[in-house]
Amino acid sequence: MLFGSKNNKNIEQLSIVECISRFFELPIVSVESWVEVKKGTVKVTLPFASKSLHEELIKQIIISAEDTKLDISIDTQIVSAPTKIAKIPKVKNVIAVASGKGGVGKSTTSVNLAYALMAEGAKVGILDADIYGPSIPIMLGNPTAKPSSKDNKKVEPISAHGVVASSIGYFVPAEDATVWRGPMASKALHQLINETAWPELDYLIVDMPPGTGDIQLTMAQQVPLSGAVVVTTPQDLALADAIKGIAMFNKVNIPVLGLVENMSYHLCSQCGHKEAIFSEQGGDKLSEKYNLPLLGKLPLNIDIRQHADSGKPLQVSNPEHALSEVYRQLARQTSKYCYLKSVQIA
Ligand SMILES: Nc1ncnc2c1ncn2[C@@H]1O[C@H](COP(=O)(O)OP(=O)(O)OP(=O)(O)O)[C@@H](O)[C@H]1O
Repeated sequence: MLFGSKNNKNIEQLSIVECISRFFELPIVSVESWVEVKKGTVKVTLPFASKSLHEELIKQIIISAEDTKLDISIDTQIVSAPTKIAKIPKVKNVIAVASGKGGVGKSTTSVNLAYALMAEGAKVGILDADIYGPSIPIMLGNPTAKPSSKDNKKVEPISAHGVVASSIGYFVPAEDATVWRGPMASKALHQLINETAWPELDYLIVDMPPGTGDIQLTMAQQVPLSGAVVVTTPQDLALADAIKGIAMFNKVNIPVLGLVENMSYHLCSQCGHKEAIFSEQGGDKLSEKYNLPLLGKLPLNIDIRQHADSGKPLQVSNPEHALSEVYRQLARQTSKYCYLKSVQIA
């Protein structure tokens, strides 16, 4: 393939842009600025996390450019989405993981999403905003960890398997926080956000308290959110609460990036029989009705529960597990829609 003339270069550039546009199912205009072609080298800078797809993307670019000698590099520069309130220093994006109803798997989704984003090349932290029922320390396997401070002003977040986290659970016994009234919970959240020495992060995943009442609304307004992911199970009761969750974020103008249907079905580990314990298609219907992407569907699976409860989430303990790939897909989708919302083309 010749790069001598301007025309050839343009044709080459166009075919690469078209290839990336097809690959990520995005319009050509949004992809153009990511590609730089120069004398046989192609530099692609992606604005969202998708590390596990880079190898395949390189293959596709070579095929579409019909040039096996191209020197292709793919880099990731996560874009920081605009927010209504002042950003947390060094933190590009804050994503809330919320649910209208308790017990649908919001915390499990939060931690696996965090590790899956890390596996896709992002720097990630977790903020446990579930002041009344913090479960993140248990899920990260460090419930007895005690935070320390280097400068006596800010507290260092706790590290666990490559992500950093902060939770009220590291500061006070769980039973103490459960009796706090709204203002106290708000103050605690304010301190967790602003008095933690967060390192450079692409994403801070916030495990929100379940529900859609005043407390949750205040909290949603307290955090500089780039977007929210709403977790639901497929049955009508949970869906009705998920709708309230969507309405809550709409009310405070925080973009809902999409939905996660958790416990979609149960796959029997003995006989492989698939059973829709919590009904079927609820997430799909909700996604269609509210024009929101269904970012991922996770089955009710014993490995997810055992690993979350034992402090080493599936994504960390067994990245080769088929469901770890489902979480990585969820992470790629979440990152992509966070970017799309930030440039207002979704
Ligand atoms: N897909 C799944 N398969 C199997 N077990 C799951 C799944 N998702 C969550 N669980 C289990 O369900 C229980 C509740 O999950 P989790 O704590 O994540 O829910 P939650 O919505 O955050 O709850 P809360 O409302 O108390 O904050 C946990 O024991 C967890 O391990």
